Amino acid sequence: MVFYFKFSGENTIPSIWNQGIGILTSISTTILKQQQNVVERGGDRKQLTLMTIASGVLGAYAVWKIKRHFWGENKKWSPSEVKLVPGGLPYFGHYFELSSDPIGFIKRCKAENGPVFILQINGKMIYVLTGPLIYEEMLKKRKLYSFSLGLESFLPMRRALKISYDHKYKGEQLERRDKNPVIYPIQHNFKADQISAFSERIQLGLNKVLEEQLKLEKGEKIIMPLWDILSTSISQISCLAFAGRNIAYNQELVVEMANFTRKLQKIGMVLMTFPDWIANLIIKRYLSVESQLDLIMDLIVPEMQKMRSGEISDDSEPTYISMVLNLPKADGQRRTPKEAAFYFRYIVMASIHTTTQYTSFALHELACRPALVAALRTEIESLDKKTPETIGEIRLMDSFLREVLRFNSHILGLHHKTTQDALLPSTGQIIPKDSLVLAALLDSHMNPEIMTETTNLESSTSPLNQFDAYRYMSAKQEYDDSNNMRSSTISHELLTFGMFSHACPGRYFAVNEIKYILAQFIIRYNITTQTGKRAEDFIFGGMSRFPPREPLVFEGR
Ligand code: HEM
Repeated sequence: MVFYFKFSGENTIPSIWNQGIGILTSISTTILKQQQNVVERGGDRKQLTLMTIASGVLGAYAVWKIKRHFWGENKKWSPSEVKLVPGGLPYFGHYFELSSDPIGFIKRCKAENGPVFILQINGKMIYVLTGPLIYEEMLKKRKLYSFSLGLESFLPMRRALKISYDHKYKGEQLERRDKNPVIYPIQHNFKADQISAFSERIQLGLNKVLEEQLKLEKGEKIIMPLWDILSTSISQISCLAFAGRNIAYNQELVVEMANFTRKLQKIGMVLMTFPDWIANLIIKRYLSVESQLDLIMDLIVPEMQKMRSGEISDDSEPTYISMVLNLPKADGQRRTPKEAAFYFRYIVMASIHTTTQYTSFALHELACRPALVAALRTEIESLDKKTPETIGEIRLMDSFLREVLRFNSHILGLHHKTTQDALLPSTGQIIPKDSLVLAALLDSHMNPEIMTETTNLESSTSPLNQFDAYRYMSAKQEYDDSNNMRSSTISHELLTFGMFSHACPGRYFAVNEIKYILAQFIIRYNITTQTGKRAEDFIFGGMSRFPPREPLVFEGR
């Protein structure tokens, strides 16, 4: 038996690690075989003892070699550490540099520090991953990088809930083997070919809000911000699709659910800006979400009780609340209506704000492009029936929406937190446990070296740093073709919905809904900016990008 190993200075960490592990594995396998031999065939016990001792010595030597290589003489971690970008102000750190020129600043950081670096923003140390590290490490290795923990640091849902509601109800404690009551129902009931089940409710919800709140005569003009009307429309649609017609027309629910996520977002901003003790005081006093949660429970629990008792038939219409109520726990038990109803808050949070955000970006892109609006209008008006299904198939609409999702992505997004020390094999660096890790999304979406399939498209003629609604016109469109580039297709060339098994399961619903809303706005109104130019986005913390707050001009058609 010969153990051959060699440590060279050029070895990467994983290869050295793998060698080490390989040696230890061979040692233990050999000992086990010998032991089996002794037990089964009465082999030589002396030889086994000698071999165990020799192997122990060799094993210890291998471990010592590995340790020495990684930690060096001074017992310090010797693989290169991720660099903190130099400069920055006390406390604010790189906030101002990042906010004033996000694309240029990230490019400079990359050129000077490599594909991963640390930024300091408002007192937080943030590891920034760029290019392939985003999907090959962060999005693929979910055991090392937790989205829920990362998001909690920026949009502290759990903390906000705790402060607001723990004194009333804490919700169920999930077991490890439980199917996730937020993700599972969406993953299994909101697939591309299941979306038509919600089509009628998307139309009903939007048309109701626009008829009631934005009915304009031909030529009548009004100047107003987009957010409120959009978030109310999307909240109405979400309440219909997720909670069902019996309770979705409750106006208080629609308004409060539209506000719920906004409030949570404000809480996130307060927690990012102030020390914890001041933030806690502000949240408790001014931003508590207690009344919203009360409303959810007051309306949804009795509805679920009726479902459970059979008073409302299970198959009357598919809703998220019926799905979660019928999802058994790992031990086969059913959730109580109270336990199940409490999950509704998460679905509201996952769906309303994100969808409002991208619909708003899309309308701001349209408001300064009259020729594009005219082209889309011609397509929409030529349809016999204007439903989410038919509108969803307009190629220009899909190309436009994919471009909106690419071009308007966050500067730094997909907030994750490391659950243990995370090794980056390609750079030999390590990100320590409990670090905040963000993806340089916008940089990736504008990098020709990453966006090769996009730039190779015949229709992709403009540089990636320009908005081009026609960019994806020549892309394959079929749902069953994994190489397609539809607005709902996830890939490393469109990271807005994440990637791999944890990618957004609501994306088919979201793009269908957004396209239908855009089509209705295009048919009903002429929408322009007051200056004729694309209004400025609102950048928070130098990282998150929100649609412009500038009011738009709506003219009835
Ligand atoms: C334009 C709108 C939307 C955007 C940009 C968006 C984006 C995202 C992103 C980036 C993630 C995290 C992916 C990851 O962990 O890597 C996510 C997760 C999720 N989204 Fe969406 N989303 C949108 C709309 C929706 C809608 C409408 C629903 C519900 C129908 C939804 C339900 C969810 C759920 C349940 C998760 C958790 C998935 C998991 O952890 O496995 N989203 N979404």
